Amino acid sequence: MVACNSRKIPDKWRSFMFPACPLPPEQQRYFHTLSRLYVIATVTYVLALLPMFWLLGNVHLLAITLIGLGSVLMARELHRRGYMTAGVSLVLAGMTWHMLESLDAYGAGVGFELYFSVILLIIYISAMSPVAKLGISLSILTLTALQVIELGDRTNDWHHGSLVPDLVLMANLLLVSVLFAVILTGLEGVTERLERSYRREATHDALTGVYNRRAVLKAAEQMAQGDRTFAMLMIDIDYFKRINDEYGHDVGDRALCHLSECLRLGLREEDVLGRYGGEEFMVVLNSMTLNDAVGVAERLAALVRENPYAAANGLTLSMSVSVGVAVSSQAEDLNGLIVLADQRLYRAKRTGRDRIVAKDRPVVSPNKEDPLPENPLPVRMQGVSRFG
Ligand SMILES: Nc1nc2c(ncn2[C@@H]2O[C@H](COP(=O)(O)OP(=O)(O)OP(=O)(O)O)[C@@H](O)[C@H]2O)c(=O)[nH]1
Repeated sequence: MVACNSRKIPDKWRSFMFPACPLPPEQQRYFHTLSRLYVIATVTYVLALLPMFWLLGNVHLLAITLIGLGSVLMARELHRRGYMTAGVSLVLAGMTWHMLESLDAYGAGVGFELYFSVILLIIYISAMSPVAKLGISLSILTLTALQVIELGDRTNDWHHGSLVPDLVLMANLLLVSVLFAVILTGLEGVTERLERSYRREATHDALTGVYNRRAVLKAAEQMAQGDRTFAMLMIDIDYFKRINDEYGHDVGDRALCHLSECLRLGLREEDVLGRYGGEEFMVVLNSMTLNDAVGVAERLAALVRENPYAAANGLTLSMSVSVGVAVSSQAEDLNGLIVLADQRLYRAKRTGRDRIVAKDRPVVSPNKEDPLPENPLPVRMQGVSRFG
């Protein structure tokens, strides 16, 4: 478990060390990028740096590289558990130390100073405050500059007349380029993924995955701009409250998902299905006559009826739907069409449920109360988009 509720650490340190859980989207971006970077850094250490320092015969640097590897692995673990700041601080400290020690051992000019650019990139994609980013970058820049200045002539002996420094320089250039490429492609991929998920969240219902009310209405509005007749189906589950009351909300939720899946299976690719309200769905069908729309409604109702929801522990829940059907030629505008389809749905409910209503006939309820009004066609309301 992520220890975001730890009580032993003072609040100001806790908020520094432990990010809120679960991770907010803006932190997920650098979490995903950095966690990929940790993997690449680990592979780099094992495949490139360890053999390089081994071959160059510096046991001290070999030890430092092993410690660097350990810090990357530990930082990754911290990061994975949600300790973002601690993870990134550890990896920055490890990389800086590694760079300074390598400079000390091999001098400037063989590429270890290039690690500074990777460190800088990590600092700037992290979720630290701008002031912290500036402060840490300036500190590491100062340390690097001091180290390079302090090296003086020591580097020259080692570099002189040997191919090895050139090889080390090339290896370092390669490593830094790979790390840069990984970070940048990672960032791009994450941004794209986040954008896709935000777009999906804005248009889809979180529970059932079908379009939400806004999106299905938008699709209907677009159809209303065209000159073809389109149909609207208002679908409502019968006696759904009983499922919730008898088996609980969770079972109700899963039954809703099952039902939306049945509806989806009965529709074509170009048909639009959305969750209009709690247990009410709207379907819009382009280029559709009333008769054909009734056929679709019958198919959907049969699919729901014939595919009961198989809940856990052998429980099977039969469901049925009532449907109101209307086509755009029967109303003056979109809101009128919605009202019409809704009134027909209401009529389907009042006349017994598990049925489809596509006509307007005065209906009297079984107890003779509340006769439904004759539909004044075409129906029109305020704030409407009129049919073309
Ligand atoms: N589990 C679950 N239930 C929901 C959700 N949205 C709405 N409901 C429930 O759907 C039920 C709708 O109840 P009613 O409006 O009385 O309709 P009904 O029981 O289906 O009866 P009729 O529509 O008249 O056949 C209520 O119990 C709501 O709590 C949801 O997202 N999940």
